[in-house]
Amino acid sequence: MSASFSRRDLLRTTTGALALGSAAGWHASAQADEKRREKLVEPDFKVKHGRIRQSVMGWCFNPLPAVELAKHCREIGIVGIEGIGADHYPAVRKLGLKISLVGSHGFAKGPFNRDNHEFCLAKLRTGIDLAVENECENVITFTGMREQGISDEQGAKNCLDLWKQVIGYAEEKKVNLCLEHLNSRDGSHPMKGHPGYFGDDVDFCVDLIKQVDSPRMKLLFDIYHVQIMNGDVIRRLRQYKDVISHIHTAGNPGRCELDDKQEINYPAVMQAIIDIDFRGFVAQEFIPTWPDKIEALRHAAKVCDV
Ligand SMILES: O=C(O)C(=O)CO
Repeated sequence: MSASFSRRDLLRTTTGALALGSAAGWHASAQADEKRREKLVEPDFKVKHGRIRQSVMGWCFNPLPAVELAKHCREIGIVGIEGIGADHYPAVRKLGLKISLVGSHGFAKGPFNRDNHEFCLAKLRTGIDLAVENECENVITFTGMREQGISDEQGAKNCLDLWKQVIGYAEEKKVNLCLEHLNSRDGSHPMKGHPGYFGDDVDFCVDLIKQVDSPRMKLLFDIYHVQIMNGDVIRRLRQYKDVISHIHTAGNPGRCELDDKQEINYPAVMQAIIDIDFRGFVAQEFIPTWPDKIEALRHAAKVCDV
């Protein structure tokens, strides 16, 4: 047997063994994950306490049609839905769900740049009208991204100018504008984080909200984003209770299920939300990784039903 032949032979054998080994490793970890999930889920769970008014963010469950998602929500006891096309509002409302939040201009093209003001204003006004029509109290707004050539000071002023232009209309219609704080740290996935987002410090967002000086200018407290950027979630919930009008969830890291692989103690956070007498919606906004996305939603509903 030549030396080169035996080397090739050895290489083939080793590669084969490694491939087999890693396939076996993957299989073992998939099995372990399945066992973990089996322990976590309660297949027939339905919301019992309802002290947290739970909602769900539709985009996380794409491509599941909104009405299908709404039917699962109704069955689980989740009472609100958001992040779905407005054309689905009548059908999901007919199923008994509330629209918990109406969209507007999105996080990328925001008031940080004055060139976006006309666009944002139109989207916010349309959002407010849609909210009134659908008995929803909240319309989302964002700061938008930092941009070269616009200082933070100027960007903050631009945001305030835009919100001050529209807040009178929100007051008249009795709708809240909720500013969402987002994390700018996770750049691994377009929806796990938003590098470059201006409003990435929740304390600063609250400062902006206070400068608008209206009872209708509020904060969307996204527990996942706050955990990443500022932390100290329960203390901040208490500190900002008067300006919070909507809440989002997700496990960190990874914007995943609210399971035992992530770091936020959701039952304690939910208890804190009850303790501050928060009456709005807490929407599940995690990106499911479990094979059965509805099982993941049911599990999250259980974790939050304290
Ligand atoms: O990333 C989020 O939480 C958003 O809502 C962006 O739309």
